[in-house]
Amino acid sequence: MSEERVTIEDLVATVASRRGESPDASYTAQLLHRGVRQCAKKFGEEAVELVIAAAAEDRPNVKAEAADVLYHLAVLLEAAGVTLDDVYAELGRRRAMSGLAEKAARKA
Ligand SMILES: N=c1c2ncn([C@@H]3O[C@H](COP(=O)(O)OP(=O)(O)OP(=O)(O)O)[C@@H](O)[C@H]3O)c2ncn1[C@@H]1O[C@H](COP(=O)(O)O)[C@@H](O)[C@H]1O
Repeated sequence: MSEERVTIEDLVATVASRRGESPDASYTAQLLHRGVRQCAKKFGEEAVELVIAAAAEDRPNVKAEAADVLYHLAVLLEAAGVTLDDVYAELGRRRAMSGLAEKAARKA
């Protein structure tokens, strides 16, 4: 059986659909119920696990941990009230500048 390809857009839509559901029925609803600080903590833990896998050059685990990071990023954005469009607009703004100009603008 071939598995479905899931994108960050799919994850964001699934996470949004879990808002308001019972924490007993959904892990995502449980995370959202815990609030933005706990979602941020969870994202940080998953990011550290990805860093450890990458530093160990453990490619299978880099894939698995990167998937966890994308899922927990989708949860964190939902908890923080930030949309993917907000993030894409920010990336678009940066594309208009060189990398160094963007870095200087962020420090100013
Ligand atoms: N992509 C994911 C996904 N990636 C990672 N995880 C969960 O994230 C958790 C991270 O692992 P940990 O061992 O650190 O977590 P844990 O100790 O079990 O949990 P905590 O108590 O620490 O929060 C695991 O429980 C994973 O199952 C995910 N859970 C859900 N999804 C997607 O979200 C959809 C909706 O899920 P539900 O909300 O549960 O219906 C699913 O169909 C999937 O597509």
